[in-house]
Amino acid sequence: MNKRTIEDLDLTGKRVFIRVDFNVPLNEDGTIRKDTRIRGALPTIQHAVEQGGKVILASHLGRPKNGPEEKFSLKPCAARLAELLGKPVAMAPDCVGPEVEAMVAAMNNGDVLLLENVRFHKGETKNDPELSKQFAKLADVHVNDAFGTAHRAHCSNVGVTEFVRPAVAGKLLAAEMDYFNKALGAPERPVCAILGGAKVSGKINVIEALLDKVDTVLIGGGMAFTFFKAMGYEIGASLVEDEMIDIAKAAQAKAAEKGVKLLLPVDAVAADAFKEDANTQIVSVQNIPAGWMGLDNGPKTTELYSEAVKSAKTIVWNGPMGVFEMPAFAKGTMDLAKVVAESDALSVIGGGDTDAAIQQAGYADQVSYISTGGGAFLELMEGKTLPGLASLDDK
Ligand SMILES: Nc1ncnc2c1ncn2[C@@H]1O[C@H](COP(=O)(O)OP(=O)(O)O)[C@@H](O)[C@H]1O
Ligand SMILES: O=C(OP(=O)(O)O)[C@H](O)COP(=O)(O)O
Repeated sequence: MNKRTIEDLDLTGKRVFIRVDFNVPLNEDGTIRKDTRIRGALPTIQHAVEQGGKVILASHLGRPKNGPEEKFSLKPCAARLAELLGKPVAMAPDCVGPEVEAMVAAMNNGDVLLLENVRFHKGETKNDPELSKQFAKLADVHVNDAFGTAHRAHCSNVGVTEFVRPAVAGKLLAAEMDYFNKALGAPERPVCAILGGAKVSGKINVIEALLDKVDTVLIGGGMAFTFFKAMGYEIGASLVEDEMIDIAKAAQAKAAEKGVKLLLPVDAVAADAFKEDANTQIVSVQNIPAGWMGLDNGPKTTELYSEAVKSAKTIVWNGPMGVFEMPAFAKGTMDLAKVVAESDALSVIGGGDTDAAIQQAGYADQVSYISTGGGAFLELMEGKTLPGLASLDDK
């Protein structure tokens, strides 16, 4: 990687502002479902502590839209980080402002402070320079270790670097980039991309560009229904983003033109409510009953997708095939995870929820690599430069 890293700096006595990605999957009761992203940031945090830095951590959690909300608080992450580090982690009531500045001013070398969710301020995702300046007041050094968020240009990872130098990569960001460049810079073909999950607008855009890089795309999860709506199917109450219908049509047209296989589910597990004990039936995707929603791939789809996976030499997977958190809708994801794990291909899994799904399936040790980034990894596959990397000091 051609960027400076945290190891290039002397951190003693410095306020080391580290942007981490603690956007971890949560259980319904607000407890942490998977702490992989917290564990991933430990080497950077431990290094900064051992070097005698004053360690200030910033992250988002989820997508809060209306200011502070307890369900998006980072407090559970502070508690888990303290357990993993074996030392106290102070929790700030906000991420900027006089009270936070006073907390930072009172820190000793080696102390760790976690700021509250940066997305509690609307300016964060707009990359508002005023908010970036407030972050800069807390920092002598900026470290970006949030690989999972490196495809965003927001205040806490990118905007703040306009006002703080040095700005360097953390160990996780560096390791993720090194892996990507080594393993996927020129992937062995055929390449099969599996895309699912619920972030339709964020990821459907990626498909068109991916069609230049991969041989097969398997679509599952909530994303599939925007395609089905574009094709004029009855999708009932399934997840859909109407603004993305034209993008779905364009992706299908380009796939046909380029001869890339873009496969969609043929059957689905439909439910009459978004809950574990809903009534369910397996239906053809052309016939989701009115008021029902597709929440998992059906068995015929799994069979079709398994064949595609078996013929690939490289597999990249982001986004579960269904609502795997509920056992009634987990089978499509779990069965496909088994096929990916048993394949001899290079298999790269990315994203917070997809990681949780692979762990739930019990195959985490049988895939080649699990990345903390989903969308970030896909954008690298597309050949894009990540803003969270571009903003850092060159070597
Ligand atoms: N058919 C579906 N309808 C609604 N939500 C879905 C569906 N399939 C999958 N999901 C949800 O998608 C979420 C994960 O999506 P996403 O955030 O895009 O993945 P990742 O975090 O791995 O990048 C999961 O919480 C899962 O329940
Ligand atoms: O979970 C994340 O991305 P991912 O779902 O692509 O893995 C990152 O924390 C970015 O979150 P965002 O998509 O709300 O900007």
